Amino acid sequence: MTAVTIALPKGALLKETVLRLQQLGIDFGAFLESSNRLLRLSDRSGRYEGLLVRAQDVPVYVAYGQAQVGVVGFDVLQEKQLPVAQVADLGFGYCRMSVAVKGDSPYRQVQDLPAHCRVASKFVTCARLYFDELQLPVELISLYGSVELAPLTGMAEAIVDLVSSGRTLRENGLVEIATIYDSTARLIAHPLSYRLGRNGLHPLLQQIQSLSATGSGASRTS
Ligand SMILES: Nc1ncnc2c1ncn2[C@@H]1O[C@H](COP(=O)(O)OP(=O)(O)OP(=O)(O)O)[C@@H](O)[C@H]1O
Ligand SMILES: O=P(O)(O)OC[C@H]1O[C@H](OP(=O)(O)OP(=O)(O)O)[C@H](O)[C@@H]1O
Repeated sequence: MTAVTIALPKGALLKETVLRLQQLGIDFGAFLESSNRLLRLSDRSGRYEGLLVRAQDVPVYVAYGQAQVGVVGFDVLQEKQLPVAQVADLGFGYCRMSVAVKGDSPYRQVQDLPAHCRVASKFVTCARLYFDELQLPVELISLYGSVELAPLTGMAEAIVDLVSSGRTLRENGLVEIATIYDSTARLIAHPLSYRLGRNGLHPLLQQIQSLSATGSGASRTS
């Protein structure tokens, strides 16, 4: 039987993903160890292969069929807009995509933002869709991280970013003025592989889904 390849996201969702797969006897624990730099692993049974990829790249590997299964945040799926089958909400990794501004700014709702103001984000597609829907023209500035700095330095009036505990906003004097959507980790699959269900794919997906009801629901702590 050909191995089923699973794309695991580096970062905030990795630990919980590895722990859940371990409950099924699929052990990719080596991805959690700092003593190695392994990016590809076979589990002991040889029936599963794990790929360790950047969170943003999980739907890319799944869309191109290099992995039949992946775990990734809903936020990344919204941003990447790739053709993957969304199989289940795994219920962990809660965060929300929000619009935030400086606490001492005059803006208390999105409609207060001046037309053509600057908005910084790592999620420019999500931001574009949101402001287009509101018919509020803004200039988007694409950043790779520490997005909260943009209003503090005066580069942007607002940001669109993930909020989980709210601590990063709080400690940098920013406040949320709108929530665009809530996000949790999702189980995704390559559409054709999902339809064909070869190599025990459907039982595997069902088992991963059923863990979501009993899992620890861990998220990054503040
Ligand atoms: N503060 C957080 N608390 C809980 N989950 C989060 C938090 N931030 C992000 N997430 C979730 O975890 C996923 C991965 O986030 P993480 O910060 O590890 O990667 P990233 O910085 O977005 O990606 P990369 O490092 O590859 O650019 C996000 O897409 C989101 O679904
Ligand atoms: O509400 P909180 O629990 O404080 O979490 C929110 C922060 O976490 C994410 O950043 P990340 O740690 O991925 O760093 P980044 O700035 O490099 O994106 C996000 O972009 C926020 O900055």
